[in-house]
Order: sequence, then structure tokens, then C-alpha cells
Amino acid sequence: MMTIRFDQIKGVVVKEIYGPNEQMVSSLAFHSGRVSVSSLFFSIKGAQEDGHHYIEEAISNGASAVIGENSEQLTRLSESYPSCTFIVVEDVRNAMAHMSKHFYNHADEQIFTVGITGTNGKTTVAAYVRSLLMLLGVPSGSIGTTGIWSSQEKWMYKKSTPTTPEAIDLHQIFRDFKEAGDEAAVMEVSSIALDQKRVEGMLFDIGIHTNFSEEHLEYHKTIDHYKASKMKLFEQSRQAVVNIDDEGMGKDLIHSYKGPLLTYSLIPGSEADLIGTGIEITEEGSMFTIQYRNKTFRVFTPVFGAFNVANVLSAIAVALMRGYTMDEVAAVLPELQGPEGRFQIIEVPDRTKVILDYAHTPVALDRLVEEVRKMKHGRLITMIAGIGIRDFSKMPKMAATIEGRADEVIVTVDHPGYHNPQTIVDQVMKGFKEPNAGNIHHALTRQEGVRRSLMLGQAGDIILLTGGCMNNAQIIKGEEVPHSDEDIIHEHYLQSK
Ligand SMILES: CC(=O)N[C@H]1[C@@H](OP(=O)(O)OP(=O)(O)OC[C@H]2O[C@@H](n3ccc(=O)[nH]c3=O)[C@H](O)[C@@H]2O)O[C@H](CO)[C@@H](O)[C@@H]1O[C@H](C)C(=O)N[C@@H](C)C(=O)N[C@H](CCC(=O)O)C(=O)O
Ligand SMILES: Nc1ncnc2c1ncn2[C@@H]1O[C@H](COP(=O)(O)OP(=O)(O)OP(=O)(O)O)[C@@H](O)[C@H]1O
Repeated sequence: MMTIRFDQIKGVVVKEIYGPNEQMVSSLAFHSGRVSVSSLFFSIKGAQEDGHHYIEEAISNGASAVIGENSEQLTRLSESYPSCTFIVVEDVRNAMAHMSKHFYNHADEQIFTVGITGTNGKTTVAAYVRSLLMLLGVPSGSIGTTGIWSSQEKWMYKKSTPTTPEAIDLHQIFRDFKEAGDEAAVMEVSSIALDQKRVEGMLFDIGIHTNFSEEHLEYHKTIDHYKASKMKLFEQSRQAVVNIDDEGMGKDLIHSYKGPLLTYSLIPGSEADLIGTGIEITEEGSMFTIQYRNKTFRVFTPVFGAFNVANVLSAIAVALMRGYTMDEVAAVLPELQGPEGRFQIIEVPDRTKVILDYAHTPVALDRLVEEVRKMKHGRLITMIAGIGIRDFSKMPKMAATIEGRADEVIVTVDHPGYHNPQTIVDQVMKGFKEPNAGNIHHALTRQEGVRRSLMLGQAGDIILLTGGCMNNAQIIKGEEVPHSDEDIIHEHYLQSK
């Protein structure tokens, strides 16, 4: 419970206020169904619904105050509910972010915050940064697609979004991290979250940019809007870590960013502060040389793929900015832990390897296949998926990216949403020059796709399963249907024993 004087909250610009100036507030909510006694309800005009239509439901569930943008509606309702406070603001999402920060006592300012943006690699970098900080002795939590992890364990939060939580949930998580004794919060910041002002009012200690390519056009509509949304993170970062090799946005950022900056690169002779070269892949991971301030360090870390070496460099930059030396970092790198489902290698019988990887853009798939082909293998069997809830234009590009680079290709569907799975498979198939080739197979569900891929595998093969699920589920007609690739894999190899 907290007493809130609505006209005195930093960052919340009140246009009009009706009813009592202050209220006891027990919780914050943006969904009428999550309102309880004395909640403050934010009515948001969304893509499907207008939250203003749910104000009366929120009040009947106990809301003591409502913040919204529709002055006419709020004025009218204030006459029927005189004990409730109605606050009109210019931008309700902006108000929600600032109010959440206030309600949770600015916990974000009491821990070290690292925000990561980029088309590919956010989840991976978040896991590497959390792991590296922990190995260096900083208890750290992380927030992103693989869930909420405190320094101790994965927390069972009800997620409001796939990747970056809504401001209310986010600030509660910072408060909970703080209470659990964590000193750092490492989080993925999606372009959609930036556009929807979920992190408004925050100042990150470090912002990281991994790379930029076409994605999320179903939301942003234009590539320029997508880019502008991502760039916003760096207006809210005290220091920045940027991939100088990224043609998409890295160069723009380096020119426009005014604060302290560390850049990283995989190109020998690059101008970057940290350069990773001489990558040698072993069965256990990658050995490579880091050049930093005219010194070289040969290091080992258990990650696979050149792009993951780049991701590790970004995590190292964070540790350096936090004051650790390269020698301290190099000493703990052999213990680094990555996220689940990203270049995750599962050893199965007969020297066969199954690799799970959440590559879901043509660029990610291209880099991934290039790296996997460098590993010792018999045949390469690759499953690709069209993601029903994302834009259809990238589906054929996934097919074009894999054609001719795997011995067998299985085309399947991830998260069909409200689409017919056959339409999604057909859309992916458009990208093959020879769609009728004998080594191209289809499966209308991910479950079936994984089974087909495993069945095609023989001793010594690599079976690469790309795409994947969020929250251990497939989104089908608005429902989250439980799904686990790993369960199917274990079942398959148990049965074939
Ligand atoms: C497409 C999109 O931007 N969706 C976001 C948007 O929902 P919306 O515009 O569809 O909302 P709506 O259904 O029209 O409802 C409008 C308002 O009425 C309220 N309402 C609605 C019904 C009701 O009974 N009572 C009620 O109060 C809703 O809570 C909402 O505040 O506004 C909601 C909050 O108000 C967000 O939670 C929601 O994110 C949904 C969960 C989502 O899936 N977002 C995805 C696209 C997303 O954010 N993805 C990114 C990137 C993922 C990646 O890494 O690739 C992420 O950060 O997760
Ligand atoms: N630096 C990188 N450059 C290119 N591809 C990458 C990079 N890092 C990871 N990938 C590829 O992209 C896939 C997705 O990685 P990751 O989950 O870390 O990205 P993400 O940005 O968090 O995506 P999402 O938020 O949608 O999960 C990986 O499985 C890998 O194939």
C-alpha cells in the first residue's frame, strides 16, 4: 500500500484530475482482470481493444484511481464515481512507466542495469552478461525471452509479454531482485518495448547493441521505424557497448552516441576496442585471441559459433566497464554459461548430435548454418520453421537461406496463431528454387517436424532444429499449447534403444 498524490509524481504530466487528489494504492494494473481492491488502473488504447471501455469493470473490481487519455470519457465517469480519482494524461504508457518506477521505489536506480537490443542475440548476450558478472562475484538477475532469472534460480512470474515485460511488471522485478540481494539486472530490450515506452524513465548503466537486420515488420511496418525504436535505448544509457561490424545500425550509433563507448569486432585490424580473432573450435567450445589496449589474451570459453564469440565480447565489455581487468575476466571465461535453446548441443546415441537453436531470421539462420557446417558431422539435417505470428515476408527467405546447404531439410510451423499451418508451409516453400527436391520434407506441426527430423538422422549426423518455442509452448489460436523439443528428443531415443 502506498499513498499517491497524483499531481506530484516525477515524469507524470497531469492534464486534468477529477475526484480526490490522493489515494491509497495497493497495486498497479493495465488489465481490468488484474485489478483488485485499491488498484490504480491504466486504460490503454491498444491494437484490438480500448482500455477505456474496461474502466467500469476495473472500478467494480476495486480500482481507486484511473489514468487514461480520453478526457471526455474520464470526465463523464468521474460524475458517476466521485470517490474514485480520474487522471487525464497526454500519454498513458509514459505515465504507466513513471508511475511504476515511483511505486516500486525507483529500484531500477538501486541496481546496476544493462539493457540489450539487437535483432539477433539479445537472449544470448543477456545470459552471457549475467553469467560473467556472477562468475566475477556480482549477484545478477536477467529478464528476457527465457524468463526471469534471479542470481539464484528461475522465477515463476506470469509473463505479460514474450520478451520485455510491461513497465508495471518490470519495476516489480527490479524491486524483487533488489530484495533478493541481486546487484545487477541484465535485460533484453525489444524494439516493441521501446516503442511502447515500457522502459521510459529508466537510465541504463550500460546499453548494448548486437546487430540490426529486417525483423518485426508485422509491428513496425517500416524498417526505419524499427531502427528508430532501437536507437532510443542509447538515449537512455550512461555507457554503450556496440558491435562495430554491424552495418545495419552499429555505425550510426557510433557516430551519434556521445557517452563512454566500447566497441567490439571480429575483424582483424578493426578500429574496435575489443577484437576477437583466431577462433579455433574444439569439442568443448571456442579458443580465441582478444586484442584490447595493445595487449593480446588467448582465452577459452564454452561457446560455439563465431557470432557467439562476438556475443561474448559484448559481455566482456560490460565487465571491463564495471571495473574488472581482462586477466580477471579471462580466468573465469571457461565457466561461462549460455541460455537454453541457443546453440544448445544435445548428445544422443551413435555420435549423433542434436542442436537446438532459436534462429528465426534469415540472417541468424545463415550464420548458424555456416558455423554448424564447420563442426565434424556425417550428414546435416536441418529443420526450419515459418512463424505464424510474425511477418510472412521473411518465410521464403528462410528457405532460400538453407537451400543447398543441408542434406535434408524439414519445413515446419512455429506458433501458427490463427493461420492455417498449410498456408505457412506454402509460404516458406515459395523460397526454394527446387521445392520438389527429394530432400525437402514438410510437417504441419513442430512436434511432427521434430519427429521427422530425428527419424531422418543416422549415426554421426548433426540434426539442427531451428526456430523454437517461447514459454515452452506453441501459440495456436490464441492459446499456449505446451511443447518441448527436448521431451520429443528424449522420447525418440528412449524408444529407439
Ligand atoms: C501487439 C502488441 O503490441 N500488443 C501489446 C498491446 O496489446 P494490444 O494493443 O493488442 O491490447 P488490446 O488487446 O487492444 O487491449 C488494450 C488494453 O485494454 C486492456 N484490456 C483488454 C481486455 C480486457 O478485458 N480488459 C482490459 O483492461 C488491455 O490490458 C490493454 O491494456 O498492449 C498490451 C499492453 O497494454 C501489451 O501487453 C501487448 O503485448 C502483447 C502481450 C505481445 O504479445 N506483444 C508482443 C508483440 C511483444 O511485445 N513482443 C516483444 C518482442 C518479442 C521478440 O523479442 O521478438 C516483447 O518485448 O515481448
Ligand atoms: N550476434 C549474433 N549475430 C547473428 N545471429 C545471432 C547472434 N547471436 C545469436 N544469433 C542467432 O540468433 C538466434 C536467436 O538468438 P537470441 O535468442 O539470443 O536472439 P534474440 O535477439 O533474443 O531473439 P528473441 O528475443 O526473438 O529471442 C540464435 O539462436 C542464433 O542462431
